[in-house]
Amino acid sequence: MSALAHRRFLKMHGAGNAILVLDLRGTGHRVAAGEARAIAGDPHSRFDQLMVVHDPASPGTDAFLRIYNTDGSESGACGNGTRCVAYAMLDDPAMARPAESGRLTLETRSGLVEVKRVADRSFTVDMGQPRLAWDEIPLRDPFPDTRRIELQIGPIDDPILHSPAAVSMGNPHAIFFVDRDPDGFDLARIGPMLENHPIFPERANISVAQVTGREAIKLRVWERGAGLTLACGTAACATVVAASRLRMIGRGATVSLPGGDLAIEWRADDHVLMTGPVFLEGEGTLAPELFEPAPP
Ligand SMILES: N[C@@H](CCC[C@H](N)C(=O)O)C(=O)O
Repeated sequence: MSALAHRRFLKMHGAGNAILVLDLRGTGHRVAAGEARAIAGDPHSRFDQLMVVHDPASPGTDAFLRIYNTDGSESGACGNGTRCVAYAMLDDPAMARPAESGRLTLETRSGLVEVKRVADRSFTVDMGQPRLAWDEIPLRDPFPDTRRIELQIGPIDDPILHSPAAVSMGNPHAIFFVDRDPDGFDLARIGPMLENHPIFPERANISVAQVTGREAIKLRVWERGAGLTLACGTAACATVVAASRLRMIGRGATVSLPGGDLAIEWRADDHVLMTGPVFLEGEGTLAPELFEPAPP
């Protein structure tokens, strides 16, 4: 039986983004893509992202995180999930460690993120620096300016969406700015086509954004490997960076997603800060039958 059977998880959400937190410190076990898919497929442990907490890999860090989408793929970043992990590591009695400072340094395969508690159930994450060069996002073609890349969907002379900005926040994002309500776009239909467009060699998270004020953006996101979600923290960060580069806003905005609001600031030192809530819905244990070999 897998080392995961009967393992305890926390069921949380960050602004509606469904997150499972699984503590595998001290086990040496690494979740396989098929295991992640099985966990996501069980209604009892359904998630948008599975955040697996591992022993630290670098000195000075508190944990190494592996981040799984529902299709079993891994991401280098997840803003909402990172806040949930911080809550779990600071407050959950079974996971908690004595960190009076309310601060954590977490490592993912994309780098380090610093998390700071700002209220009982609210955290600010320093998501690091955006990557803006075409080969860092990555894009297939060498676009010298990633504020608007050549990509459109729909009829050639009357596209539904066109010319997105491209940004990496440790994971790839394309943001289509529109001048009407993002709810009016059929993202469930368009999203998969754009996510898998050959211009994105590692696929991409797809956002439709409307700037509604000098410091306000309405956003909907089709997530790579997870589909439509109620919120995506890295998409909110990428959108503020893109809108700022296009002079649509200043350096910060409240980003309103279907599941709630996130406050984003692109600091003068190039770091992007994301502040938002966490919610603990409950806990569970992974069902052993998810990991048993299928009968012959
Ligand atoms: N929901 C997340 C982003 C999750 C990862 C994404 N689907 C990817 O594969 O890049 C967030 O809050 O940032």
